[in-house]
Amino acid sequence: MAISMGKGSVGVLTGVFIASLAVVVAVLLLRTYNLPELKVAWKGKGAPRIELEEDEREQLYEALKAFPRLFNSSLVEYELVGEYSHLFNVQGSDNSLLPYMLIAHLDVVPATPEGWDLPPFSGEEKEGYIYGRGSLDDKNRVIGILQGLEFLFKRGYKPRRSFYIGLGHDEEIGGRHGAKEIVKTLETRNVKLEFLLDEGFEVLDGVIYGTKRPIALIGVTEKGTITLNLTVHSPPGHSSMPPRESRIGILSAALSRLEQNPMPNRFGKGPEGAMFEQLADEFYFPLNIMMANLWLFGPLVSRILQRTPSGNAIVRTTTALTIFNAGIKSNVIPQTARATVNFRIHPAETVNEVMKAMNTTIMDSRVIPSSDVPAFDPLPVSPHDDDNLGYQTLKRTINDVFLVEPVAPGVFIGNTDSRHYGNLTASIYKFKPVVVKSEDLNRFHGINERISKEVCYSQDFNKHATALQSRIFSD
Ligand SMILES: CCCCCCCC/C=C\CCCCCCCC(=O)N[C@@H](CCCCN)C(=O)O
Ligand SMILES: [Zn+2]
Ligand SMILES: [Zn+2]
Repeated sequence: MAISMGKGSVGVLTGVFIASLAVVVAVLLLRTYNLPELKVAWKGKGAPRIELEEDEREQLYEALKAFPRLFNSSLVEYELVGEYSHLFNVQGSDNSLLPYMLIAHLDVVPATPEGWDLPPFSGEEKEGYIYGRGSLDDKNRVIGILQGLEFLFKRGYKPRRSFYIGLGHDEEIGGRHGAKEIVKTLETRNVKLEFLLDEGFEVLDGVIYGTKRPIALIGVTEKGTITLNLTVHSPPGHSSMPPRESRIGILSAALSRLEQNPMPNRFGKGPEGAMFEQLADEFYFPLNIMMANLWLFGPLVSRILQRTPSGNAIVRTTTALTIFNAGIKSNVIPQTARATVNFRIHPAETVNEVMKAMNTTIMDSRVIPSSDVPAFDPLPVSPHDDDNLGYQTLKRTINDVFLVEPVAPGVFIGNTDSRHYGNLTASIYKFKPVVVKSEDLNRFHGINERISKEVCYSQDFNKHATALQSRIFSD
């Protein structure tokens, strides 16, 4: 394989993965932030470049103190971007190599305590799991990257290839002030990247129906998205004299048509077909035969996949009705009914095609579509051939750290900050270093989001990880 990455790239990814799984450390760090400690005089090279309020400065210094070697290293340049996002440049010894970049996000979606076994912002532990909003999405990766580097610097790490780290603060609302500003900053410096690593798929243990053992997927593209508001207006009135069709009725009928007429199953028209073919041997009989012969069994496989929400997300553009509002009083006919529909676009379709199909399905001029967030097409597919540096580095690191052999390229079903980085690199890879089981899928943005403290699913992992650390970090 014609890959020359030096020990550095594998080393830092491995460090990041191992540290990402070291949740105990994460919790200790979180607790450290909360201590009402004295202000420290920051003398590091990476002192923030923007003016901060006194309390913000103190909070930042607390965080910086948790990673003293990282922030004091002469190899690291650190700056705040877009007020709350963080950009690091770690200088390598060989300037002829294009830098790569690791990104993650600090923000989380909201959570109220109802239904949680432990409060969502407590970081408390139960039966070997740390509970908390962000523990899977995406604070594990933030802490993993920072702690991984701290760990490497402690061992005198000097990378050959330079790299950047970008920690955004508003990914969950589109990344306009975080990732986008980081990209602008890098563009003004004419930075181009060898590859980018962002959140994405995980090691999937029993998640894909019919598989014999855990499988890791690396996202090599990401579905597109449209978020539409659908509104029906007309003058309000007394409920004793209702119109033949109410705004609620009209809108509900339109929404029901959307739900009853999903976008077509496009299985095999995007990179997902190749993913299943590549994984064919990982399935039990007779699925293995079917996956290896999608030219014949493709239609049947696609029907099996669409039975589960996650499989359905792989085979088509999905239609999710997410918000519905109408009415203020039981005897007032409402003036407005309004709903929000979120489409996630399959790689074989575009924003325009989905909009056209949506209008045809609704077919009612009283339902007015509008949008207040930008729509975007699916991301281009990143190269993932045998001699691609980014993909193969990541694949080998997953093999080594998770002891998971099957690693395949996939279409990531969520949206992320990755989409802002398209001008810096064509090689965008999406992987989150955790193991998830089927029952964990609802924890993303759901209740009882948690991460395993054990960090492994076999005893051998610890031995292997320890051996790997001493091999990689001692030289
Ligand atoms: C046979 C198929 C197997 C598929 C297995 C799927 C496993 C996927 C595991 C987890 C996916 C959860 C989705 C996580 C998305 C994370 C990123 C995220 O939350 N992004 C937001 C961004 C919102 C931006 C503002 N509009 C999102 O996508 O909503
Ligand atoms: Zn996320
Ligand atoms: Zn998220």
